[in-house]
Amino acid sequence: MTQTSDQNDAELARSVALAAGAVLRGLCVAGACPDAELGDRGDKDANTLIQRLLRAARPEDFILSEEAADDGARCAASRVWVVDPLDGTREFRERRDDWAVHIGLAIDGVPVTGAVALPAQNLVFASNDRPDVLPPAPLRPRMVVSRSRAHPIVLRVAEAIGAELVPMGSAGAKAMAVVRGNAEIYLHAGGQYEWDNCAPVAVALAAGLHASRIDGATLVYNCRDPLLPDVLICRPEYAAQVLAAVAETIPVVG
Ligand SMILES: Nc1ncnc2c1ncn2[C@@H]1O[C@H](COP(=O)(O)O)[C@@H](OP(=O)(O)O)[C@H]1O
Ligand SMILES: [Mg+2]
Repeated sequence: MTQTSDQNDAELARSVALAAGAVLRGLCVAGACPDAELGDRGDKDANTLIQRLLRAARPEDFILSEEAADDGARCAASRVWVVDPLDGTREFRERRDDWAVHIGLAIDGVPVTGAVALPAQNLVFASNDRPDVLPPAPLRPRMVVSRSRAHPIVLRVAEAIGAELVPMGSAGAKAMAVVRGNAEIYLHAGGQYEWDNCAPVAVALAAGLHASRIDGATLVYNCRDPLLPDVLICRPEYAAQVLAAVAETIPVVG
C-alpha cells in the first residue's frame, strides 16, 4: 500500500486499519494458520504492518501499541498513535466475527482521530465518516457488554436502567455497535488499556455520541500508565441516566 504525505490523519487511520484487517483475514483462511497459533500470529503480524505503515507515513509521530514495547518517550510528544492491532484476540482465535483493528490518534491527550475496522464483517468506521442518522432508540435500551468478563458494576447498571444485555467480544466491535445503531449503550468497567478504547472513542465522539469515564470524567490518552480501566460510550440521551446509575451502583459493588 502506498501512503501519500498529504493523506489526512483519518484517511491514514482508515487505510492502515483496512490493511491490517486484510492480513488478519488472510490468517483466518482455511489452512493458513494452525488454531493454536492464530491469536499470537494475528497480534504480531498486524502489529508489524501497522508499525511499518504509520512510521512510513508519519515519521515524526510516536506510537503506543498493545503489541510493542513502550519506553515512555511518547509521553513528551504531542501526536501519538494509540493502536490495538487485534482487539478481541479471544474472539479472533475462536474464528468469530467480533474482533477489530484500532488505529487512534491522540493529540495532546485528546482522541481526535481514529478508525476501527471490523474485518470479518467487512466494515470500517473512521472519524471523518458522515455520521449515520440513527433510528429512534427502542423503549428498552440495548447495552453491549463483554461476553467473557462483564463487571458486576455493568450488570447492576443494566438492571437499574432496565437495559437488555447484548454480550459481544472486542471493545471496538461493541463501540461500533452503538455507532451503527445496533445498540444504545456500551459500558465497561474493571480493566482496559488506552489501546482498547482510544480509536473507538475517537470514532464515537466524531459520530456525535457521548464518551467518558464511568464517573463522567474526560478520557485522556497518552498517559505514562496506559491503564484506562473503564469507559461509557452511548447515545447522548442515555448519558445522564447511565452515569447516575453508575454513581449509585459503585458504593454497592465496592
Ligand atoms: N478486566 C480487564 N482487564 C484488562 N483488559 C481488559 C479487561 N476487560 C477487557 N479487557 C480488554 O478489552 C478488550 C475487549 O474485551 P471484551 O471483549 O472482554 O470487552 C480486550 O482486548 P484484547 O483482545 O486486545 O486483549 C480485553 O483484553
Ligand atoms: Mg484490545
